[in-house]
Amino acid sequence: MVVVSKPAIEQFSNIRNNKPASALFTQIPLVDMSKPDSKHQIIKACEEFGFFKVINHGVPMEFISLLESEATKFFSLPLCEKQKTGQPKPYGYGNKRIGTHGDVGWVEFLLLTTNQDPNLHRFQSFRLALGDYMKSVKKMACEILETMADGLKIQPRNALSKLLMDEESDSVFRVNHYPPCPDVEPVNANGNGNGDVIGFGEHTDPQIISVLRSNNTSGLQISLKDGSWISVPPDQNSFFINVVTDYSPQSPLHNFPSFLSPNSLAVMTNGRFKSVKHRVLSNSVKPRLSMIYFGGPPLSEKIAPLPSLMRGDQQSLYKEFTWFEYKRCAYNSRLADNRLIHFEKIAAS
Ligand SMILES: O=C(O)CCC(=O)C(=O)O
Ligand SMILES: [Fe+2]
Repeated sequence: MVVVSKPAIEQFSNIRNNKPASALFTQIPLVDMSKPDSKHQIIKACEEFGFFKVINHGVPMEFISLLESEATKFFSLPLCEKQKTGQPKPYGYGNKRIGTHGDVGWVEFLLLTTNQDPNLHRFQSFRLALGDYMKSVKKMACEILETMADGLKIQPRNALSKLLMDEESDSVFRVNHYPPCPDVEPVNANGNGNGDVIGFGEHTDPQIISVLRSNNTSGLQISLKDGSWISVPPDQNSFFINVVTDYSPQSPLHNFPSFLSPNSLAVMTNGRFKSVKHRVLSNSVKPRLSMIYFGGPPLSEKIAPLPSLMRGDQQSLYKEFTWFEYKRCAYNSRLADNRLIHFEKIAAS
């Protein structure tokens, strides 16, 4: 449980002035992995949002329910037990503080590497449930990346998924628990209410692909291109995928020989594509539990604009860097920071 006294709640950001949702918004794109045209559904979803919901995903419900119940059991333990998984530096148990640069949220979490994690040796049943779940979710993530490669005509079709399958893949798993937050009163039409409390502040995910599953409690929001925020209706039977946004039908991504993270994609397209900003608002009544697999490339993978995407005498906006260098920089920044700024040539000069 997140333990905070009533006055201390004031240290959490409250959101009062939400830009109203875009009038154009209808619903989160849906991809049915059992349909032959799923590749078109994925490409369309990427063109629109870089964020979509997946059904018929092939991950057994028993793996999902078991991991959810193990995670719930873990978070209901006394604080000192949870802290035995180690401090989040970056892997381990964290409470309210996200990162080391002042971000706080109404959340507690467990951050793990997807390789054997020594931190969980005291929690054997949790660890076993995690193993089954992760194997199945990774398989689905690879299938999505391969289907996406088909849709984008990327050859070979495992050009993206092989980065996740690599033994050195730097993939991460995160379980977030947002206890009900007392005193949340969203601002109503008369301007009353103290505003929503931030569970997890706005940010973009750095890895290649994020695969999120949550219980049936709302809270997740994504930012549209016009800067407005929309709420993602929860669905405990489906997965939500965050890949990359802003593909255009004539996008040079159709010629991508390889693929890196959403943020790195901004580099590879020389600033043309960005990843989806999202955040979580806390709920006053129900706890939210989310489990996210972040598929990442090996640490030594180089991230640089692709020569095939440079037009004429266009210069690269970025210096070349490795995934390791980017991650080091990400851990030294705040959630909402532009983590690429250190690699921009203009910022560096
Ligand atoms: O808890 C959620 O629903 C999303 C959390 C998130 O965006 C993250 O852990 O990167
Ligand atoms: Fe995220």
